[in-house]
Amino acid sequence: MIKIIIGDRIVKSFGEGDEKRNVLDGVSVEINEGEFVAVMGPSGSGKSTLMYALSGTDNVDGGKVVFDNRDLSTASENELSDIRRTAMGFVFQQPTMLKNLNILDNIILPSMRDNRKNAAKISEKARTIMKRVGIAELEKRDITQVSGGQLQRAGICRSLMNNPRIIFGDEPTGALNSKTAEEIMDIFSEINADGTAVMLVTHDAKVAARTERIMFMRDGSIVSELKLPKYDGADMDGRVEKVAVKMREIGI
Ligand SMILES: Nc1ncnc2c1ncn2[C@@H]1O[C@H](COP(=O)(O)OP(=O)(O)OP(=O)(O)O)[C@@H](O)[C@H]1O
Repeated sequence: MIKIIIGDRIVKSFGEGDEKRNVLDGVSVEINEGEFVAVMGPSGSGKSTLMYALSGTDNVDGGKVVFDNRDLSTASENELSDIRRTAMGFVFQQPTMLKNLNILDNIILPSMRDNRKNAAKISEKARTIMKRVGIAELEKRDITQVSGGQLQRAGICRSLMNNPRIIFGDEPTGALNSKTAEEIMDIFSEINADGTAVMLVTHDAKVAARTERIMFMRDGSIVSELKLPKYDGADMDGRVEKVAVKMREIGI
């Protein structure tokens, strides 16, 4: 199995002097190409910090992160931003979009920064992705004229523009009702089925139960892991129950 990310004894601390605290306390984690994983844990356990360390968004204070055979711990700021732009996609709880641009323009904006000459091609690609994600008809809408779920779909479209090897989602369904969250998870499942690795940070057992490996964090360490078969639409209740049992076991 090809490992797309290797995090080796990652240490990340915040604070100074007596206040200094390891938020990641020597975390080792590997993510395989095309894998679908989730990170769960109590609030403040270090889930988002781990995601930002693994994606090279934040530097680490100890250990190292290797992405696609490149040691991110020794990469320059420019190299890191190149890697994030070309090989990674990011989806957040609330997509950050510009109010003065319509949905299509928001989706293509990051790609246009690199490649203004290919505007027509980029728009065409965005339209194909929007169709796939179910928001083809919304391209001219203002970002205030769409629902939360539609806006999140647009955020996912934006994250797919550069054919990323992995998508990182930090509570991507956290602001959505359960039906819309399910629809968004359908989209992540489809993206993953096409071969893109997906790593989600979530508090929601139903979201985690869609993935094939769940890492449970506590106090800056991964304390447990649950493996599930790839989701094929069957036995969602059984999967959620397995996640819930683990959550109770570690006291989330
Ligand atoms: N930039 C920062 N400066 C200082 N402390 C920070 C910073 N970022 C995170 N922390 C602290 O690190 C700890 C872990 O934060 P992190 O956001 O990774 O937790 P989390 O598990 O994702 O929590 P939540 O589920 O609430 O989002 C928290 O105690 C947080 O206050």
